[in-house]
Amino acid sequence: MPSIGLENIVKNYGTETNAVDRLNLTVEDGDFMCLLGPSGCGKSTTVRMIAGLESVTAGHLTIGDQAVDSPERSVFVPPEKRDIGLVFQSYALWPHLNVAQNVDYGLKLRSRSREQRRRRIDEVTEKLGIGRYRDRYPSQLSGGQQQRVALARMLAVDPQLMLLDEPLSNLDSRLRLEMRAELKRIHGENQTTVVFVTHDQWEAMTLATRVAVMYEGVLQQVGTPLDIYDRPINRFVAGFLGVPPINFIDLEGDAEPVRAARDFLAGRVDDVGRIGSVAFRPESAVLLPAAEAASSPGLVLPVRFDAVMPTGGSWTVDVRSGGRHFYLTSLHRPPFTDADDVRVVVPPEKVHVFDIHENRTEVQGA
Ligand SMILES: Nc1ncnc2c1ncn2[C@@H]1O[C@H](COP(=O)(O)OP(=O)(O)OP(=O)(O)O)[C@@H](O)[C@H]1O
Repeated sequence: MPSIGLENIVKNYGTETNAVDRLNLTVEDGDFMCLLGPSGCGKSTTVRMIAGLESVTAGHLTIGDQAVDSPERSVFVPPEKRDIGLVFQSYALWPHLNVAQNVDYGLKLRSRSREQRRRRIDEVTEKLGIGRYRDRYPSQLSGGQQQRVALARMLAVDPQLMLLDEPLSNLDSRLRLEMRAELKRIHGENQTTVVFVTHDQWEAMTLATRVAVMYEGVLQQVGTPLDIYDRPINRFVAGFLGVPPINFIDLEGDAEPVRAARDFLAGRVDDVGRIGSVAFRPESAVLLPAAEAASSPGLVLPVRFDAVMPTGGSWTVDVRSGGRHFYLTSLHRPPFTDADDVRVVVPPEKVHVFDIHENRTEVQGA
């Protein structure tokens, strides 16, 4: 299966800022790479350049060992010559062909026999739960059904490289879950190289072998889902991943949480003045009675208990400190009330520290 090389890729649509700015990224053979980031960060542009639907403004793009787009070398391979399976959010089915004919389209182009084609259409339409709509036209299908036809059409030809731009966006949550499992299974079986665009961090975490987080056209971090979650390289990545989001304490002023953060940093960093914030994830913290927390080695934050919200199977706990809210998650309902003197305790290795430029900083004993 082919790998994809993006070397110093720039895309400019004629505006002041680049939609994609000096992107260096290698999608390895067999990777399930999720491009993740907020709306407008350049994910779709990146995947459209790989597909050849947009040309790069500068840089060098390769698929396998072939250069497919490189202005400097005057190379541009058109999309139909890149042997890529594509599914985009706007699924562009042929309106005059029914479901079976749409799925058959790519098979016909690849000159498979009538019998092979019939079998493959049956297989993929059944797998994607659209077998009973095979005679319907796209206009007679819901958005979610059309999206499944687009996926079936792509999967039918067993592409070596799949580019998927928010392919599950129109499905309800149950179908989305099933389709994710299906995509993951197909990837596992065929070791296809996949580039998958999503703004849904949960989707990226569950599907990807590696995640590339983008922000304002700039690649922030690439790594396995757990790398990115456990060791975010900067404040943006830390805040983008996680629900409820990570809790930040900015080292400004003298409120109670700021004092607690400074106490934690004392002896762990040489110059607290270069630290901008510390942070902890909602599931990394526990609530303890004040007396019990006193000897804890980590970040110890005096808080008032505010509210407990059931989330089905777990609890989200809202606590206050120095006029700020912090959120914790817990599998058990905490046995406290707002009259109790409690502390949030975060083990040292679970405390994230960011410098004044918002970059991750490693600290001693954390
Ligand atoms: N054809 C175009 N002409 C001009 N600007 C464009 C064009 N396509 C995208 N852009 C701009 O480029 C930037 C990146 O857009 P892109 O669609 O790649 O982002 P995205 O991360 O995929 O967003 P979304 O999740 O909303 O689809 C945005 O600022 C967008 O407005």
